[in-house]
Amino acid sequence: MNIIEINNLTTKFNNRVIHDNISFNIKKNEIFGILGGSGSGKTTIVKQIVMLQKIQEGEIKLLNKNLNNLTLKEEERLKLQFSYLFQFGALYSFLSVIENIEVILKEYTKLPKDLINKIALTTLNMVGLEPNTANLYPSELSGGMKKRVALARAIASEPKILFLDEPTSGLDPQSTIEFNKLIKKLSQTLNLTVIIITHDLDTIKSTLDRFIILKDSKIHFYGTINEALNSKDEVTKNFLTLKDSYAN
Ligand SMILES: Nc1ncnc2c1ncn2[C@@H]1O[C@H](COP(=O)(O)OP(=O)(O)OP(=O)(O)O)[C@@H](O)[C@H]1O
Repeated sequence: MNIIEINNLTTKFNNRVIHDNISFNIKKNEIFGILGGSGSGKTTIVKQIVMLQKIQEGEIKLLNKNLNNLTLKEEERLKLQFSYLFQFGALYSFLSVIENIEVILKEYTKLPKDLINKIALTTLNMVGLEPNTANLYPSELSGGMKKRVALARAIASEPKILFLDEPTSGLDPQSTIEFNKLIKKLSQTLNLTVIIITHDLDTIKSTLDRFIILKDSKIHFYGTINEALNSKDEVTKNFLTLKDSYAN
């Protein structure tokens, strides 16, 4: 079942074509990658799916709802179904770890305080952090721990879909591998559909079920890692080599 359908999407900024009539689908429960060189329009697509950026031409269906003609009520309801973690998605430096996770639940639910605290602690555990990290402040955390807290905050509200923009940027190779394993585990245990913008080779090879590569405003590749590995196309192959995963 498709959870997201992109049909004939065209996006232009100042007469520059960013997406030229592109179409692809994302299935329920898959981990789907959006790849492409810098400026190829990856973030713009995600912003259009999460309704932060207007769709100019074409259509996007999210959970079977056409985003072009939503009522306000439908839009509000849809927005509760997903979370996103944008690049450099910062934690509130003046809030502790647990308060950072609780903040969304306090804003969007009417749950009692102690239940919110319980959910936040459970989520902290799900992302592999010890209970004693709950009262630390972001400045006391490593880069990998900060990413885990941000992830905990994103999943605490039990979304159906999670969007991650370069989630492993800035992490060392070992932390990257661990973070990718965590995403895979969470997607399975929580029945999450995950959409990841990435250049990271470990993510591409070990985590994604399928991905697209955007190039020259079009979808240059659309498929699985095995299909990409067997491809004879140079651009696709370049994305899978260490030296040039940022290929344009
Ligand atoms: N609101 C906007 N107005 C004008 N131009 C924009 C706007 N948003 C994005 N762009 C331009 O569209 C192009 C695609 O941007 P986008 O952020 O989607 O690329 P990206 O593939 O995510 O790049 P990166 O990997 O560098 O983050 C860029 O040239 C950017 O400058």
